[in-house]
Amino acid sequence: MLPKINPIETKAWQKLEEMYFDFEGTHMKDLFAKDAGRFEKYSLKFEDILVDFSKNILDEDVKATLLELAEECGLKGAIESMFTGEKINATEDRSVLHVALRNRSNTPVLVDGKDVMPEVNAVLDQMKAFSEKVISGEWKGYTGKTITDIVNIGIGGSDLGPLMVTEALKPYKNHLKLHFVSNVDGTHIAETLKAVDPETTLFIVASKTFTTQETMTNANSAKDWFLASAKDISEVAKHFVAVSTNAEAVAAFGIDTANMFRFWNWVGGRYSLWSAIGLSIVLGIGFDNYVALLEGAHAMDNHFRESDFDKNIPVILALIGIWYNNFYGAETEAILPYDQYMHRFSAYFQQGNMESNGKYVDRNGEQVDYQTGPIIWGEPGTNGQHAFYQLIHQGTKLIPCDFIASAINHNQLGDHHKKLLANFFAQTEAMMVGKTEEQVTAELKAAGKSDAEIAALLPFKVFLGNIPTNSILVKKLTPHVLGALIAMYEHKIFVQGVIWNIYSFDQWGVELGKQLANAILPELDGDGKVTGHDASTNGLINAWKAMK
Ligand SMILES: O=P(O)(O)OC[C@H]1O[C@@H](O)[C@@H](O)[C@@H](O)[C@@H]1O
Repeated sequence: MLPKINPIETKAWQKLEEMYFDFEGTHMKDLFAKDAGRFEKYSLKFEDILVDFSKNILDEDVKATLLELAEECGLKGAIESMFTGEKINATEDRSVLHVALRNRSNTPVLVDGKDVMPEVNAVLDQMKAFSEKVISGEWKGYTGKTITDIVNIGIGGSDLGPLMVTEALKPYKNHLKLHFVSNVDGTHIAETLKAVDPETTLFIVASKTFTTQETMTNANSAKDWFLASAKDISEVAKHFVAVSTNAEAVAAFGIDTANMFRFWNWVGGRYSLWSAIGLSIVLGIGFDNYVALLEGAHAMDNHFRESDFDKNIPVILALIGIWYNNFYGAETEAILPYDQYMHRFSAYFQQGNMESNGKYVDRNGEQVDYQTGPIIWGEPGTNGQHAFYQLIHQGTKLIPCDFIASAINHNQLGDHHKKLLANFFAQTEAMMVGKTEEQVTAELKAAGKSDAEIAALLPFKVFLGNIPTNSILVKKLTPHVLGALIAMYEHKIFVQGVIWNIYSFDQWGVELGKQLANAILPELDGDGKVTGHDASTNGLINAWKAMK
């Protein structure tokens, strides 16, 4: 079980608070000036991934105390609890075993005394066999044509992971066209259906619970659209498959359970791309590439489980995040991939991080009196530079940033990649060093400005710098590397949740809105006035009735 230690009562936390007051005015430029070995000291290499965390406002003492915090909060035992299948998702009484889904070493992983690996492998075999039939064209639609388009219908964890991964691994794509429908807004499915043909389209209804309003509504609309052409309900089996933990609901929908790909309640939705929820990935890039993704994640799992904390990439990244979140008062973290293929990566980890660690109740059921999960956001570089970097460089908020780039681009086009990387390197440098009054003055003088002009412009052109960044440089964005990167961030989230003494694997916070929407839905029928809510909600519903 996870320990229930209030982090602010640890010795390390108290030391860190004192350190912060001593450290607050420290500029990274001075830390670099003092220590020529800073890059070597504060960077870690794992396979083809280099993580440079030297551009952070920390020194050996801060790092050592953060590591003490991890020890005092029982992190070592917590990691073992997860990997050995203990029910660490206590509010749902479930194990947390996305690591078993990518356990390529096949060592037994027990849940309630039973090894889950045979079932995991059986579903992988099923995914392999099915995907090979569809990719090769052996699987035929109801008029005998081969499948050309795959539509994944799912939302949240049943959408964001496959969408992010298939975008990130586009260079590995085969001929099948992938579409993702998530929003209950009819526009999403309607626009998708305009682009596909019922004779050659395969729908994957992806839902852990198979009760999610958005997914079931979209799936039913897709089925109606399909039957308008196919006419015969028995043809549904050739065009609809399901990924779920809920066999009964799948059968009730009309999908042959032979075409159902199972997963288990010990797989959290936002950690499910490694399960059968990854079926659209397998269809899009082939089984071998999917296995390479799993292998990359497994390699990172081993690194996380086995490495000492001071050499452990997810642990170090998590502790750095805590340093800013809890001591510097940073509220957000930006994830900035300098890789167009990774354009959904930050969106993916918005769910991964914010649904996991957006909790104000600790593992004792008490309200916390410290900050927990940060707000995650970001866009690919260099687009972000021309949009929101102004606020990072000269705004009033401290925004720690992760920069991610590949050494080798999949598209060797002129000098694009050198330009992209020049920006990647320049931004973390600019954020760290800033620009002093002296530098600005010298520049303006050289440009022929008068003293009066210089005085007027000077304050606006100064950059304070000292903005912390991690630079994550990978050799090439392969399936293996992507798997490792995703697992790295997953484990970072886990470490932070352990230290913040919260439960990272439930998501009760999404339920209230669902409940109220279900209550409001029937009230939208008819013209009668709605009176049962607060004045604003009544007013809005009634205004809508008058408008529609
Ligand atoms: O996969 P299903 O069950 O449709 O859930 C889809 C999503 O629903 C939301 O409410 C959250 O609970 C997410 O964690 C989940 O990924």
